[in-house]
Parts: sequence; structure tokens; C-alpha cells
Amino acid sequence: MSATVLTLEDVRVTYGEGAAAVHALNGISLDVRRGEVTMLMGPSGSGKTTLLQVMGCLLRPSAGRVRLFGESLEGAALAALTELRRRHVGFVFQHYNLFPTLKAWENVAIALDLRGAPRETLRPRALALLERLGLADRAEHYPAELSGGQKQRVAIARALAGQPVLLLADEPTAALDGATGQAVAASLKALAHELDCAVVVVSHDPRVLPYGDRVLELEDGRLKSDRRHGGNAHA
Ligand SMILES: Nc1ncnc2c1ncn2[C@@H]1O[C@H](COP(=O)(O)OP(=O)(O)OP(=O)(O)O)[C@@H](O)[C@H]1O
Repeated sequence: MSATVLTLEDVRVTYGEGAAAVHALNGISLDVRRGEVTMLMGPSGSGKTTLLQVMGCLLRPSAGRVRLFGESLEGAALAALTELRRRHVGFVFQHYNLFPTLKAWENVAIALDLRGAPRETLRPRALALLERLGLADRAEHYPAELSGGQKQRVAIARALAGQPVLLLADEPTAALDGATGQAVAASLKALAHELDCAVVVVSHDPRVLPYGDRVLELEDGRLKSDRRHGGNAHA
């Protein structure tokens, strides 16, 4: 069985107060394991992005407990959370967030540089990551010269530069056509297995579902279903 990276216990998030309070998460308990792609589905407003932010230590829950590698993050200082995120978590967004004035390899290299990689290793390591995503021949191109799927692969290579144990992707295929979205989802799945990394993907797109080892469905801030491919149901 794969190792647990993250555990959520009865996590609740409330935005605002009093009459204006929005209960975005209403008691979520789950664990996320290495080597697995978890698809997070659910209607608009069901709490997917909020849950991803809690998983990525970007947002503290209003109640409940988050454990990273078995250690509770409750009471951890902001600086400690930032450091945990920097060391262990990678993010991929719908709109890629690449630097337009940097070439593909430089977009990846900057993430390595930020983590203190020796200067002479930046280019070879960035190229190796791009090669892994099938982009070796696009390394010298600027984002504007790349297709949507290629840009998203560069963003994934950049997110992997920090060797995260947890890769969180918010609607990574939403801006892509069906076939390209499926190719990106297939890359994420291959990488999760190859790098033994836990990948969580928020998606509205039912076409990417087959690339999840597990599908979580949220409704009104609650876990409506938790299915593993192979019929190994959990919740
Ligand atoms: N910063 C905020 N302040 C107040 N309410 C918020 C805030 N962020 C989200 N919400 C509310 O919390 C609920 C869950 O939002 P969330 O963005 O997590 O849903 P989602 O499932 O990701 O939606 P979508 O699919 O539309 O992106 C919604 O009712 C939303 O309006």
C-alpha cells in the first residue's frame, strides 16, 4: 500500500462571520497517498479550490486537523507552513502562470534557482525535466510560441523542479481541448507513478476522470463519494 502523505481530519472552513458566513468545507476527512492521482470533482462552489488550498498549506482550516507526513500542522507558524509548502508541494494552475519573457527551460530553471540549486546545474536539470514531459525540442521557445498543452507541460515541469511529494493542480486542463487535456492528464498520471508523488487534480472535465486512480466528489463542502478505480470504495 502506498504511503500516506497528507491526512485531513474533520476539516472545516468558514469564510466570513455571522449572517455572511459561508461554510465552504463542512467536515472533510481523507488521506492522500504517494503514487496516486486523485481527481477532485464537484459542482461550482462545492469547495474544491478551498480543499486544494488547505491541502497545499495555503489556507488554515477553521476547525479540524491537517497532518503532513503524520505531523499535525495545527499551531504551526506561518513561516513554518511556507517552508513546508516550498519543500514538499508543487502547484499547477489553469492559466499556466509562466513568465512570458523567459524561455521554456528558463521558466523551469527559475524554480530550481529559487530552491538553491547550483547555477551550473540549472540548465541541464531544466532540460531533463522538459525531456521527461516530452518537450526537449521546445526548451528554447518562449511561452507565446507554445501550444496550450505544451505550456501546461512546462508548468508541470516547473512544479516538479522542487521534487514535491504532493502536486496540486487546479483545473489544469480547463483551457485545453479534449485530446490535449487528456494528454496532460496522462502525463500527470505517469509522473505520479514514476516519481511516487501524490497528485491531486481539481477538474470539471469528465474526460480526465479515467486518469485518476481515485475520484473524490464534493457537494456542499462534504465528501459525497470516494471511489478507487478497481471498485475499492472508501467512503
Ligand atoms: N475568499 C472567500 N470569501 C468568501 N467566500 C468564499 C471565498 N472563497 C470561496 N468562497 C465561497 O466558498 C464556497 C466554496 O468555494 P470554492 O472556490 O472552494 O468552490 P469550487 O468548488 O472550487 O468552485 P468552482 O468550481 O466554481 O471553482 C463558495 O460558496 C464560494 O463562494
